[in-house]
Amino acid sequence: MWQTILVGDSGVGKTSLLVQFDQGKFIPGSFSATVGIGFTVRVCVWVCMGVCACVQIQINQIGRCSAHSCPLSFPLLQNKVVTVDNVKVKLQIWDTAGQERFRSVTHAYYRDAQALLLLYDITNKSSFDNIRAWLTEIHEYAQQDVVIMLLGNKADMASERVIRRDEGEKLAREHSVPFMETSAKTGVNVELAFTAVAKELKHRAVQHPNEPKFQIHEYIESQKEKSSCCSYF
Ligand SMILES: Nc1nc2c(ncn2[C@@H]2O[C@H](COP(=O)(O)OP(=O)(O)OP(=O)(O)O)[C@@H](O)[C@H]2O)c(=O)[nH]1
Repeated sequence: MWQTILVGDSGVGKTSLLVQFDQGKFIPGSFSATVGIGFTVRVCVWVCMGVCACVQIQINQIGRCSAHSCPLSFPLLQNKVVTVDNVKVKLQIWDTAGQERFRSVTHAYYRDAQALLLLYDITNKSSFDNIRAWLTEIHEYAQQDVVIMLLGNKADMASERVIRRDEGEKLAREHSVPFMETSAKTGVNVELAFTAVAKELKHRAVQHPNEPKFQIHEYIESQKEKSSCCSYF
């Protein structure tokens, strides 16, 4: 079982990405800010036959409220099996809180992680600017050989894009990490992000002597979907 953690600023789409990978669908609207790892607090108020308020504290659940039901829940900690070269690779995926005030809680989990998916939002410059700070933190708290993948999420939002794809590529090159743009909404590259991580982890664990070393950058380049509409302003 390999631990994979989703990290990045609040609102970049970590939970949405996990839901897309797990359920193959996009559920619009903000999930509750995940409080640390392992539990979620949600306070929501909506108007539905009058004013209805809901306060929710859940353990190992991502809670969100909809107009029809409260809560509609998804697992926060997701176990997924990815088949890589006929080998089943188990990923235990943790969704973390992006908010600064919960950072100390997530640090504790870095050291047990084999892989980190680091997200920014292509429509949000500060989430991109903060990637360097996230990487500093990762290098401080995570294992030295942790697999890191940089993801520019919300690639479907072409008209609101403020970070060009080549800026993401450049940042990734500077830090020698693989990169791709994803969309939790359309599903573009979501499965690939997790599969590439699973492949890298599997190859590190089971390296046959005559087998060439797995090149994650090359694999991603050959597999990723680039929507020409969204590359530049
Ligand atoms: N258009 C579009 N919207 C997205 C995408 N991913 C997430 N969103 C929206 O962005 C908002 C934030 O998404 P979340 O998944 O809650 O973000 P998060 O990173 O888990 O946020 P925290 O739990 O606060 O750390 C929601 O309104 C989502 O519907 C995407 O790929 N495309």
